[in-house]
Amino acid sequence: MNRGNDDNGDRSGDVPDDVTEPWAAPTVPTVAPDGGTGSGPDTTREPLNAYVPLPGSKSLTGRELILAALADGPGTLRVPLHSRDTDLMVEALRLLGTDITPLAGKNPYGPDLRVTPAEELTGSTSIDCGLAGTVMRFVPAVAALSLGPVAFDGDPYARKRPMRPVLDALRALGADISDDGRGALPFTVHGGGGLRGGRVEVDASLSSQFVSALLLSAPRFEQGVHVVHTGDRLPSVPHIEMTLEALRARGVEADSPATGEWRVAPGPIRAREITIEPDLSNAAPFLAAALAVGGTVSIPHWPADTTQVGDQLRTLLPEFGGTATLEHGVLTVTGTGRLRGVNIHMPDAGELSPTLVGLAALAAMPRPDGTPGEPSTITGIGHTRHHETDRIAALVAEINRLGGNAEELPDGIGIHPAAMHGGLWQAYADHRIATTGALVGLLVPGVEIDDIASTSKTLPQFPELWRGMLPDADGAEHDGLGLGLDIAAEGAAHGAAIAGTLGRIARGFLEGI
Ligand SMILES: O=C(O)C1=C[C@@H](OP(=O)(O)O)[C@@H](O)[C@H](O)C1
Ligand SMILES: C=C(OP(=O)(O)O)C(=O)O
Repeated sequence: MNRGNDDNGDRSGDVPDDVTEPWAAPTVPTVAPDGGTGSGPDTTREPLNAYVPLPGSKSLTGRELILAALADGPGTLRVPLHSRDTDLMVEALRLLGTDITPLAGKNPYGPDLRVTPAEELTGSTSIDCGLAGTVMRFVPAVAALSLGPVAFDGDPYARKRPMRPVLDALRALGADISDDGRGALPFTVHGGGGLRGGRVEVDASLSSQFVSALLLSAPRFEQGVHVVHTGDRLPSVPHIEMTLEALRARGVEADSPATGEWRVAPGPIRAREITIEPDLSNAAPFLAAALAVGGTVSIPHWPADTTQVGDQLRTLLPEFGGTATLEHGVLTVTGTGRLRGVNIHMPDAGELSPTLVGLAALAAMPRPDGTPGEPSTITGIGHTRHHETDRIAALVAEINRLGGNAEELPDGIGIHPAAMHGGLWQAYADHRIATTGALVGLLVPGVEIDDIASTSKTLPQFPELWRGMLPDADGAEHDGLGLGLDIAAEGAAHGAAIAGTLGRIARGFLEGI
């Protein structure tokens, strides 16, 4: 894994030093009528027929952990996500005095969590943010409510992610923070046992998380908060709506009185038991696979009503061809393997963009009949340059390394018709760049991902789930998870063939809810 790299911006093509084994992305074999093989997106392949139960949402788990830690009594998170980001969030809140206890349950992806708030939040500790935006942006406001210094740091690349707007806003609300003028990790929040709160301006054009950070802890500020965004654009707005909704569901007065303004009243945060929805953004590469290969991929427990931006996949994916149908809580995407080029502007859903860029690169490949592929542009994603890596630079570099023709636009990526070939795909420690490489590898033989373990940030089971989604040529069962659950008939009941590991997960997952 390259989580320890000083700078994950190396796009030279060399394998970083501390990477052990590149991961060979599985390719779905072609079944050309003449027995030959082709590599274009139109080549006939054995269609997918997969049923993929996914673990909980990173964004919901992170928010609910914080709200539970600040609540007026003990509460429970059912089927929360267990991944690097959420483990870091749990650990951060524990270090501030919260009791978080695993509960035995049937969730195959990990225990439920009982959260008992601290009588008084304690400081005098050090918090590791890893590469998690949610931890580095959301926890400092909680630390400001504690007593004592709380030092924050993270992965080397985490130090490059922007923090200044949220640190300055917290200062304006009364927090004492020392960062030696860096406006980035590492910094120390000198908790004074509370915050004044009130009206504050913040430029959130680089990340919506600056706003969510101020809103989440605000019921515990003396005056609550009134946040006014001053920038000329605002990405990932649905994530701010998710924050408001999570607050309201706990009895907090939280609203948006005008565009770019949000208010949270001071008052108790009600303790509750909450079932976390599956991570719809993590569904993106799996659902996209149905379009690229052909066939169907279904995700169970898709909520009818949700604040997750991943729900936009239902309209975004069909732009490449194919359909998306939500019936009885199961989202099914069906494709033919014939991909169309797209022009998509998606400032709200930047975290979905790597998958869509991957699909666009496949749509740009020449067809087996010799006709050229189709061009695409994906824009409105300039802020993704500040995600786990500079996603625009990374995606362009990796597509081009494999022979594709992608270009950086000021606010997105343009993809021109070109064939792609196998080779190393660098993940830059970014889970979504890694899964995009896996998507490309479905059709392009010989793609190797340098750091598939980076998917542990939000989906540690990615490699097993991915293999389990694919037609299993030798009939062998994949058994990467060791969950010890019975082989399921669940997928069969849904009419989908599911491999062994997925079957076990499906059964445990459905029984566990
Ligand atoms: O609040 C959240 O949980 C998130 C907000 C978004 O961040 P940006 O506004 O920085 O895009 C999103 O991309 C990220 O994956 C999660
Ligand atoms: C941008 C992302 O993460 P983070 O919460 O670290 O910002 C992401 O998961 O796509």
